[in-house]
Amino acid sequence: MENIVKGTDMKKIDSYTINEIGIPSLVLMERAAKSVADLIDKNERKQKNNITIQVIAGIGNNGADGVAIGRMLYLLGYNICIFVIGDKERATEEFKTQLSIVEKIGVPVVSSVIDADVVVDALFGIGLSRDITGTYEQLISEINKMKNIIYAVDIPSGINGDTGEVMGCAIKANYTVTFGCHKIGTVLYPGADYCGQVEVSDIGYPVQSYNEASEILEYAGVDDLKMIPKRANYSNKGTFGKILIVAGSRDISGAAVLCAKAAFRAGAGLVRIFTHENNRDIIAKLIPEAMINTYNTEKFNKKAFEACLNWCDVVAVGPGIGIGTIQQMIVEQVIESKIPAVIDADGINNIAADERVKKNFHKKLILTPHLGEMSRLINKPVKEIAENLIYYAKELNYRYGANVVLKDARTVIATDGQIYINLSGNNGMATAGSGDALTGIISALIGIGCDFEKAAVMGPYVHGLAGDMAAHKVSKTGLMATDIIEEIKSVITD
Ligand SMILES: NC(=O)C1=CN([C@@H]2O[C@H](COP(=O)(O)OP(=O)(O)OC[C@H]3O[C@@H](n4cnc5c(N)ncnc54)[C@H](OP(=O)(O)O)[C@@H]3O)[C@@H](O)[C@H]2O)[C@@H](O)CC1
Ligand SMILES: Nc1ncnc2c1ncn2[C@@H]1O[C@H](COP(=O)(O)OP(=O)(O)O)[C@@H](O)[C@H]1O
Ligand SMILES: [K+]
Repeated sequence: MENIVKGTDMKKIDSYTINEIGIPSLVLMERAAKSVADLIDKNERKQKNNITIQVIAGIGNNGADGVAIGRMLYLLGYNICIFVIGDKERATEEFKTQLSIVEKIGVPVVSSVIDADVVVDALFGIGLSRDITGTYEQLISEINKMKNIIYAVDIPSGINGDTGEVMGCAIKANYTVTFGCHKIGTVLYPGADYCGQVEVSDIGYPVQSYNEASEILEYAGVDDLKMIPKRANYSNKGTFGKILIVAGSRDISGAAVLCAKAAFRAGAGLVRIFTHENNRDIIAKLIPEAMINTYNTEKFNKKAFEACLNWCDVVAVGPGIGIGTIQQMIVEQVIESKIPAVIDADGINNIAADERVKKNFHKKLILTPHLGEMSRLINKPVKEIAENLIYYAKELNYRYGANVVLKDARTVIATDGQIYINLSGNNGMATAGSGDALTGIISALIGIGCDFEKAAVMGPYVHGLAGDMAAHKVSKTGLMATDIIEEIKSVITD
């Protein structure tokens, strides 16, 4: 797992590294600048002699980075100039040092913005402290209108490093090189959208420095796929989990099929679908690998359902089950059984307003609400939740003890007080049935022996990677839940 911190916490990490550890500020800055200059050089080298580059520098240390990047590119032979905006008298010591160096070297420092082919955005970094107005706002609007390639230094100017919100206006970058680790502002929307492609550059912050952060969030990367257990040779289908999927309702069968298929593709050994009796034939046709048990809305056989619960290792309950007293009873029974469970969609809706049931939530539950379901669950408006994903995921996890996978364009996971943000996936995944696939994946991961809390983190990661692979093949626009499911096998390999 890799770190994500608030921009303001990164400033504390910076200052601890400089003042307590003793790595000089200019040393960190040199490494920071070098990583940006290296990326620009890698991308632009071929047209080196035909392009102009302008660094737009503020007078803080983000601007100081920019001036250093300008110097490095100048020394590499690029046609570059630096535009400084702000009162140089009020500049940081590092800025003054960097400016004096470029003046001695003879790097052009100009007094206006030019229509350069490449712009280095070093106006504001994590020191942005208020909304952008006046001449800065005009400058950003002017730069955004140009058809150039923009490289943002640390974070696009105007994005709040603590939240990802736009502080009045912001630079729309093509690339962002962020230092040390991701900031919340570079991963959450809308900030993430302003970053373009993000590269995290290790500029040498020692691990101790991260203790200065008020909170460290994490995200999964390719290396973390190792957390998914490999299949043992000495095994049988029971070894890889018995998954009970409670899904579908009268004549609604798709959700159950998608969820079950995703579970199989993610490695589940045995899948039993518990659904409405009308769905039996169609589900048997669409997924013959699954066992099927059915219920009848007129007289629900609680004992038969109990037998299914006794059979399984993991339950996934909710996709397409609809709303009703029987469904509510089912969800309650799952919760009371204390069997590890994933509760999704109508599984959540059926009990969302019932405090008595929610009090029974426990640590072996993973709730996977999208914003609408979360809104019903915690009785807050969707907009309020969308703007405070981390806060509400954490709050729900803290209040009831259940693990939370709060699904959105960036899914936020809260398990045992730790927050994770999923960075895989794409907008093509905003398509019917995509969430059903996720539920299947998470339950299969639990079934095959992945650590329970980690399944809540790795599920969305695997789902997103499969979605990315599928989008590569069929495009984001054309992506269907089935395409995501088909790619799970390329993510979880032997
Ligand atoms: N050694 C180091 O420390 C390292 C630091 N690093 C780099 O430093 C960056 C952080 O530098 P920083 O702390 O100096 O803050 P920065 O982002 O330049 O902004 C502060 C300036 O902006 C101004 N300002 C703020 N908001 C404003 C607004 N709305 N409208 C107008 N002005 C506004 C503010 O003015 P003031 O509030 O004082 O009036 C001040 O002048 C970080 O992102 C990374 O790039 C790396 O090189 C690694 C090593
Ligand atoms: N813009 C997006 N970028 C990345 N992932 C997305 C985006 N929109 C939706 N998703 C993902 O797709 C899934 C949609 O789930 P859900 O809303 O429950 O769909 P459904 O109910 O149709 O199955 C979630 O995992 C969500 O994180
Ligand atoms: K910047």
